[in-house]
Amino acid sequence: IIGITVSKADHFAQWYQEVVLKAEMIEYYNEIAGFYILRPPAMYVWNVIRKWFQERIEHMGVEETSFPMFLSSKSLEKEKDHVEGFAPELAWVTKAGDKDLEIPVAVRPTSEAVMYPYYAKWIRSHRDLPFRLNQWNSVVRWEAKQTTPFLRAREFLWQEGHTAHVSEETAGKEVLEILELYAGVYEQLLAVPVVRGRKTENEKFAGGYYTTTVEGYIPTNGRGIQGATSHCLGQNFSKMFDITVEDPNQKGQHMHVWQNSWGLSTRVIGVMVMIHGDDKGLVLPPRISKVQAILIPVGLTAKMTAEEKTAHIAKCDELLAEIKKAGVRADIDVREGYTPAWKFNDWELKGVPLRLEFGPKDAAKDVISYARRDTGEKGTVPLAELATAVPALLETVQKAMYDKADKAFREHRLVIQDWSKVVPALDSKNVVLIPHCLDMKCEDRIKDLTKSDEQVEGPDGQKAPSMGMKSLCIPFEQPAEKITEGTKCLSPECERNAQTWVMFGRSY
Ligand SMILES: O=C1CCCN[C@@H]1CCCn1cnc2ccccc2c1=O
Repeated sequence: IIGITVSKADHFAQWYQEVVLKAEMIEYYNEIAGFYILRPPAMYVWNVIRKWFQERIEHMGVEETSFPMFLSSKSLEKEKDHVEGFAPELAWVTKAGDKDLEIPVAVRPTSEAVMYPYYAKWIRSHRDLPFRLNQWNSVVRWEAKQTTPFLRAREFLWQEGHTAHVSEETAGKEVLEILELYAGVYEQLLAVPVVRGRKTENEKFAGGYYTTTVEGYIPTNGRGIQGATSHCLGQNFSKMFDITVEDPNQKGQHMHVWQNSWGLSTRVIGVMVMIHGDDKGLVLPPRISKVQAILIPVGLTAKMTAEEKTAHIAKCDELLAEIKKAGVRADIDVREGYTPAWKFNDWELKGVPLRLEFGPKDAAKDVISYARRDTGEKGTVPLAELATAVPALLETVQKAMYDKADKAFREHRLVIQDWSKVVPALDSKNVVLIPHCLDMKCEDRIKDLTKSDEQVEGPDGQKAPSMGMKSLCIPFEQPAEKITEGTKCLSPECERNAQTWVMFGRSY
């Protein structure tokens, strides 16, 4: 069989690899570990996302730029304190041809150090603010951990926005505007619900002031996954790179600008595959699917004469044209030598949201038959209603996919006020909301206290003890149960008062 050979529930890691390969989204770059080729079905999704996001940040006044992909150790020096944690991931170029480079250069893992020396040069007056640039590029991080397509690669495509502002308030407003766009990419395009929140001190970008995030949930293993981050950098980088303007409130004084940086990567595609895929393969939300509806002529039996067949196919072409005219990205599969059943499997593997079948029986009743990829539900549409019914069906599929994922996330986001319930909740594929003191060491201990010897499959497909839970975010939308003066941090070893509800979970 050409299909997926393992079940999603039993062999999630292998299932995922088979799906992205057999749906022709990915090819492994066998020359070097950790690199992947993005094939047209994947690039189509990325380009829909890119158009949607680009149009909206342009509307906000963000301009596009393109900086060099290499950075010098000198400029890396400026942000050395927080880079040290990332240093092992830096890829270096040390030679050109057979000559050693005087000064090795690093491949950008992110572009703060590349861009900010020029921000210092270009930003002179508060009239230059807000200063906003975004670039679409790829970055390299030489991961030591197990890599996997889309979710953790040594090179990935993303966008990185870098902005400068006159105040904490205007910077903070933009951080949240961008975060809401990230949530929109997930919820409106990928049919994936996300929780919006702020990262704890442990999990935030160490070089920044605070990090906001959209967090996803993978029902198959109950893990949380970071979807995208929008950071306020405060004045940390403007002090490192000396980016100042004269202070509009204090003549003759200079002030360091307030900065943000925000990024969304092709990881979003992996999240979408993991949440929506099934044992037949990919299941694509219609809004990001290159082919939204595939028309397959059926019933072309040997009994039919050549003329009848030709006439039937011509009728199919007419129907296809009408569906396309209604704005649907539709195609027809008239490949010779393949049975309808074979074709059904092939398009299901590729995740096409809607299959349309048209045979002599349908023609006799002036209907077209359909099958939804998400639920398998079958039905018919009167030919007279084709132009309205097919687009409506696709919107129904998009909403149903979102609602199903949203229900799963809501049902597996448990508010817990009794520590003994935490590990059982994690072992039942939940993420948890617990009252927490926000102390960094307390958070570290919680990770140790929640490791369980329950053997589960890791990202590499091997069985491993369940990892402990990490904080995912401090949700902006807090549970109804109030944290009062007397509420203690839930950790059994902590005496502190709880500050807020924090979402914790085993995670990617
Ligand atoms: O997330 C984003 C969004 C886009 C712009 N950059 C920020 C922060 C990146 C944090 N980061 C992440 N990996 C790194 C790896 C090596 C060196 C430095 C870094 C590093 O600074």
